[in-house]
Amino acid sequence: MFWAIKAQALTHTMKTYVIGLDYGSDSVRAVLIDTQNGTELASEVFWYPRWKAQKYCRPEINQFRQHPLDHIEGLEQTIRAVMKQSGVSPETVKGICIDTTGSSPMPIAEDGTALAMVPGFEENPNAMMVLWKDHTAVKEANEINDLARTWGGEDFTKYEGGIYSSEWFWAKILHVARADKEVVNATHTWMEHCDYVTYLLADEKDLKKFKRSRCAAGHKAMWHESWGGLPDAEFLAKLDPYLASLRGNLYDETYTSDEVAGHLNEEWAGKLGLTTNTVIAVGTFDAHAGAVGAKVDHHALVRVMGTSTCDIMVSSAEAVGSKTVKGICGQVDGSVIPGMIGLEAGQSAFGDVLAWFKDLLEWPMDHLIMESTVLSEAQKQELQAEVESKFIRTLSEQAEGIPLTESVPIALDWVNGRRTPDANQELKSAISGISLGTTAPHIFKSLVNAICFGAKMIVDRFEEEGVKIETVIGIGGVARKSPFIMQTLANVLNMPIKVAESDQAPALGAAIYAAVASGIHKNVIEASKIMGSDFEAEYVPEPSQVETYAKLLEEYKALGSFVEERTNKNK
Ligand SMILES: Nc1ncnc2c1ncn2[C@@H]1O[C@H](COP(=O)(O)OP(=O)(O)O)[C@@H](O)[C@H]1O
Ligand SMILES: O=C(CO)[C@@H](O)[C@@H](O)COP(=O)(O)O
Repeated sequence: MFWAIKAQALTHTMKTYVIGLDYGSDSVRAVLIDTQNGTELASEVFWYPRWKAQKYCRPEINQFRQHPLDHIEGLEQTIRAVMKQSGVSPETVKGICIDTTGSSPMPIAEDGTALAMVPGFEENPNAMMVLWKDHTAVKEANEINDLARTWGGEDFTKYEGGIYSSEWFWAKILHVARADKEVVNATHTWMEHCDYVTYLLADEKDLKKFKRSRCAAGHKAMWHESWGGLPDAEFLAKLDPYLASLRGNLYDETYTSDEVAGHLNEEWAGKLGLTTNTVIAVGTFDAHAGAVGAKVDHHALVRVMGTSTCDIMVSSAEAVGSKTVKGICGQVDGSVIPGMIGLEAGQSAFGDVLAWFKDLLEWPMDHLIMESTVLSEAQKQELQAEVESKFIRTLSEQAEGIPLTESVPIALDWVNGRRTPDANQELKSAISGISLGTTAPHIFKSLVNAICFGAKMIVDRFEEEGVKIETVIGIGGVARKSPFIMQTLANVLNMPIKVAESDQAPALGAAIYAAVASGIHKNVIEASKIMGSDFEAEYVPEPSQVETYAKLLEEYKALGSFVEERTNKNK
């Protein structure tokens, strides 16, 4: 009796942990979090080796594919590492939740194996995960849009901002289906990346019963309760009979990430050194998990600022009502917080705009200096490391020093098309106002202005559509690394911006979902208050700059209209 009571008391005080796994564009990170206060005990990052070598990618045609082996190796290495670093015992790890980029769908064989792991398909890019930023399906997205508006039935794009994007599920599948019959013949179903990794870990192996992500389905696959789930087979058949037949092998129901997808299966429990009692939560997208990690609340816009941006808001179902917000990436019941509508917008390139410019400027380094015979290999490596470490920092410092009164070119942020407002992935960037006096820091400043103006267009669209924004929260690499960009953004938006302290807000958000799915916290809002990230900085608008930026914004809009008109004319 005494022992029983003691054991019960011990379980009550026993510390419990959860793991959040965040699959970004280039790497995956795991965090191991204390469920009682959100403290991060350990974290580990794994860079995808095949992706780093750009295998299976063809940037010249916007083809970006990832091999699932990159993800599988990362899964094992990061989780094993956080277990080792933290030293916690396996039975105290109560839950795991996976977030990934999206829409990043991949073909799956009948036995649940990713097709790229099936003999004969290991080197075929069409059998791999089609990364969110792959824009090979522009033509197919246009077809979907045309059909949705003209077929006489429901407009299935209506909860996805009214425009279907080439970054999304059906357009990508349609593209691959037309490009590679061998792949579709060997494919049983398609899964979003967040569902695939969850499926890999969970003990539910029946593909039909497996719980798919509401977030992925609602934002990218036109799933909506009002029309009974995925778009009608009749609609899909008009695009391609393959899509209509595939529909039967996809899913009817979808689930929010506070729900249990299963328990950790024996195979992966063995690989990770965990027990089969660990709960696996339903998967989700990185940005939505990031919003939870940053304590998203009513009227707060959480901007995940990295390679691209995702702009996330939540609103009560009553406030949104039957209204559909035009030109965004969707409004989905429960995509962020169960029971509330999650709204998503974003820019297809944010940090990537600056990364493009950096790559451009590095051409002489890569092709002349690195191939020169004057320097030794060791000197070249040293030089390259020094340049790399100073590059963006020095450009930022010099660009920041250029007064706004000095003529700075006007640029567009559309190097990877425009995600929102009003998706158009065919748009390209342009820079105007270049003179002999224009230096690299001038162009860098114009690009920073451009990414901030792109953000302003999104904020304005939300407000025009009646979605009130009271606070802006920044998370992600750029938010934490670039005070210059954050100050420019505060000036352009004319709004204060808080930056979340956590380096890993999406992974932390995933851990929060895991804590709810495993029954440790009652709901996501409560868990987010207890475990979510605090803020480390706040940028406030500088009144002396706000008006000048407002004038420059008009020039950005004029250049944008000109480029868009020409793009549409040349279609
Ligand atoms: N100091 C910096 N200033 C501006 N941009 C930066 C800086 N450091 C990194 N970046 C940009 O941040 C992006 C990576 O963001 P990050 O959040 O780390 O990754 P991901 O988007 O893959 O999750 C890259 O596009 C890179 O160009
Ligand atoms: O579009 C979404 C989610 O809907 C993101 O996964 C996508 O922008 C990729 O995000 P990152 O730029 O890699 O942080």
